This record gives sequence, C-alpha cells and structure tokens, in this order.
Amino acid sequence: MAELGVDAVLILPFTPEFSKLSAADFVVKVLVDKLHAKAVVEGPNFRFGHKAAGNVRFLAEQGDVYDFDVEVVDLFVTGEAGGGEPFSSTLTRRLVAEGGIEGAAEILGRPHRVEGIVVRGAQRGRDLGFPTANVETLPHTAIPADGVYAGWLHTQGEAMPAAISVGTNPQFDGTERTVEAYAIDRVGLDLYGLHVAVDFLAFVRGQARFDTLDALLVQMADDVQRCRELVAAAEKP
Ligand SMILES: Cc1cc2nc3c(=O)[nH]c(=O)nc-3n(C[C@H](O)[C@H](O)[C@H](O)COP(=O)(O)O)c2cc1C
Ligand SMILES: Nc1ncnc2c1ncn2[C@@H]1O[C@H](COP(=O)(O)OP(=O)(O)O)[C@@H](O)[C@H]1O
Repeated sequence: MAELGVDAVLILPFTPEFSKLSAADFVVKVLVDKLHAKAVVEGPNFRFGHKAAGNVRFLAEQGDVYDFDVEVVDLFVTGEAGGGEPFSSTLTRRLVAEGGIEGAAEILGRPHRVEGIVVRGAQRGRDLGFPTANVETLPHTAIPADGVYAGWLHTQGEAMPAAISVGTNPQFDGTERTVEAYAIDRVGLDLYGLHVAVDFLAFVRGQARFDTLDALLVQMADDVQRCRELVAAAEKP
C-alpha cells in the first residue's frame, strides 16, 4: 500500500446498523464529518447507502453541496484471457477456479500463488521420474481447476521453474485433491517440511487417465518440456 502512495486505509465494517445508513447520511456522516473529503474517486458502477440507493450522479450532486470533487474513473477490463469483463475479486476467484489463471494474473498484476508446507504423498513421483512436492494448503485457499500448469516453485528465496499438477491423480484412482510441483531438471532436493509457494503461470492441459502408465509418462515428459518453454518465455515473478 505504502509503495502505491497510500497513507491510510479505512475499513468500515458492514454491520446491520451501517447497512441502514441512507446514501445522504453516508455522505454527511462518513465523507464530510469524519473524513473531511476533498475529493472522492469512484468507478462508474459505485453504489452506496441503504439498498444501494446512492450512485455516482447523486455523489456528484452532494459534492456540489458539501464542496468535494467527484472523479469517476473507467473500470479496468480484462483482455481475452479474462473474457473482457471488469476487474473484480469475484472474477479473479472464478477464473482461478476455472483454470483461467492467465486472466487472473492480468487482474492480480502477478501470477496466482498457492502456499503451504511440503508434506509426504504416495512417494510415487520419484519412481515415475518426476518427484513432486505436495503442498499442504490452508482451508479456503483458491486452488486452480484440476489440470497441469507451468509455473514456479519458490522456496528459500529461490524460484525454480516447475510443472504443477492439481487434482486427485485419476491415473492412480486417487481421491484426495492435491497441489504438486515438480521442479524441472532439479535432482536431490529435499523439500519436506519446508514452506513453499507455487506460482501458476499458464494452463497446459486438464487431468487425464491414460490406458497405460507408459502413456502417462510420455505425456508427462511432453508437459514438462512445454512448461520449460513457457517459463523460459515468461518474466520471473
Ligand atoms: C507434469 C505432470 C502431469 C501430470 N499429469 C497427470 C495426469 O494426467 N493424470 C494423473 O492422474 N496424474 C497426473 N500427474 C500427477 C501424478 O500422478 C503424481 O504426481 C504422481 O502420482 C506422484 O504423486 P506423489 O507426489 O503423491 O508421489 C501429473 C504430474 C505432473 C508433474
Ligand atoms: N525436482 C524435484 N521437484 C520436487 N520435489 C523434489 C525434486 N527432487 C526431489 N524432490 C523431493 O522429493 C519429494 C517428492 O517425491 P515423491 O516421490 O513425489 O514423494 P511424495 O509422494 O512424498 O511427494 C519432494 O517432497 C522433495 O522433497
């Protein structure tokens, strides 16, 4: 916040009492009496006061009365990856849940990140040739849709290019949904117990169940190559 030049943030808890404040009372009690606002900057869709009765036109009229400026700024709108919709936290969560992490990154201004401690899994990855750090996420973490992603595995100040798998491992009849990251070309790592962060750069494909284990391994090698290229072409977060 400070880096953005913000000196203070005021959070108004949305209590039942606050929700009953009329739009006119919000202006007088909050903006004028408490904040002594000189200027109020809003998006065009801003609503306030009981039953969202206040809009930017009303706010501008009140500004004339109480002597504050009202500036209406255009909403940021996502590009193709975000479906051309206005930026919002709801849209960000939806995009992440749908695997649209490129669109989510556009809104966030950085890749979406999932963090946690590395825990033990089925200990199978090493035999497949792709050991994967299984990240124990906190409840309510926004986990991207099941699939394979390119990204980074961060730990101890290092950002390692990674192939990330999210899902239940249908190939092995798994039931638990996991977030696992293979640090590309890295051997001999011991990440158990460490706090790691996984940054999601790009969606590669959905989870699948193959007819044979060999078919999965061929696909995984292909995925890793694709992830290597995607990460190499991206800016390091
Ligand atoms: C690049 C990559 C692609 C993967 N694709 C699939 C997949 O399509 N289907 C699947 O069931 N598991 C997939 N996995 C997950 C593996 O099944 C899992 O990493 C492996 O079973 C090791 O699990 P463990 O860490 O619990 O030992 C993929 C993993 C990686 C790294
Ligand atoms: N390149 C790598 N990427 C991720 N983890 C690695 C790598 N090399 C070694 N490891 C270690 O191997 C573990 C993953 O091996 P794996 O066989 O998949 O076991 P598990 O099922 O317990 O995750 C990681 O937790 C980490 O400690």
